[in-house]
Amino acid sequence: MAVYTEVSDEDVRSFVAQYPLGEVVSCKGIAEGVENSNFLLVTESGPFILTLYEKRVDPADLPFFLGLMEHLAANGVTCPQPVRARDGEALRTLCGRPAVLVTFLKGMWPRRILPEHCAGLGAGLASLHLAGAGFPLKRRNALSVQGWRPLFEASAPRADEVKPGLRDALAAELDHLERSWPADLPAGVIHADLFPDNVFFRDGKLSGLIDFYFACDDLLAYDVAICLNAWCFEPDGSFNITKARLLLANYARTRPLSAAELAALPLLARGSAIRFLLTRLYDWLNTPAGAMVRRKDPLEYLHKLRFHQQVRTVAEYGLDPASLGL
Ligand SMILES: Nc1ncnc2c1ncn2[C@@H]1O[C@H](COP(=O)(O)OP(=O)(O)O)[C@@H](O)[C@H]1O
Ligand SMILES: N[C@@H](CCOP(=O)(O)O)C(=O)O
Repeated sequence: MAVYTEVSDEDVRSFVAQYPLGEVVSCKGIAEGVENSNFLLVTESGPFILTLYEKRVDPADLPFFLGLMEHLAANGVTCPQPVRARDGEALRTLCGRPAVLVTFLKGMWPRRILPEHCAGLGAGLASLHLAGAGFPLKRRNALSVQGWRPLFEASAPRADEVKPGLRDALAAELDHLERSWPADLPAGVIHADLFPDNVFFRDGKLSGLIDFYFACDDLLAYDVAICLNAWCFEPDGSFNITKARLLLANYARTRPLSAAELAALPLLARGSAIRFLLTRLYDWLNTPAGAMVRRKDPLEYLHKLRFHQQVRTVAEYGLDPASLGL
């Protein structure tokens, strides 16, 4: 359960009193997520999500995240909307943390990923990228290639406690990525954490996206690579080429991928693997003992990294560039 900050009933009541939402009916910590403290808050006006922003969220970035959710909704993406209190402000403080109420999105994230989820995801991701165009605020990706070495150095002395040899393997991969990371691919607003638990479906169709708290400006194809990693590997570690093909082909139908983006995908997938490996490794070694959170396995992403290190062309992701007219 991701609840780092405990909130008393009295704190919740006085927080909700700032909104025109009636009395609090219930408030429960949500047993999912790892980054922020989330509560399902029911008031006389209905259900909402109360989020208290924790360690990785810089309060200075909150106007970007909240503004982006409004911009995307205005451009056809179903996502939570910040709720404004009586003074017109959405961003507030609760128990010493920045806190926001957002609307509750109906739907369920897929516990077992089917090929049709990957098809819906591909189209949804491309629509998100198109809808992000024109958003006036900017946010650099603090967890892109320049951010990986400091993160590595923070865990390096203890990395081999998790797996012998991990420190050297990460150092070598970082050297490679820093030398080869592409700079001139199409860029725009990316979600940057579009894992299955952030994508809701109803009756098999994508119904909405949540958790925009890593969103930033970066290479659009990097977001595709993040999804390849998060959606197209089976629980036994094997890569599912059918899911990858559906993801890529349905993405490209809404936003065509250039030959340069396709050629860069194996490298971008390696970068995406090391990014999640490094944050998971840091959390593995540093999560406070009492925190109600289930840490995620860093080695899952070492396995994914090893897979992409062997990939030479996008054909190994199930896509024939000729099928896209390239
Ligand atoms: N707007 C929302 N509507 C419905 N459920 C939500 C909403 N926001 C979060 N949740 C629920 O809370 C869980 C954790 O939220 P998430 O934003 O992923 O947390 P974290 O910021 O810790 O990554 C989600 O998996 C989902 O079940
Ligand atoms: N998706 C990241 C961690 C953040 O996940 P969330 O569930 O809190 O959105 C990972 O898997 O490492």
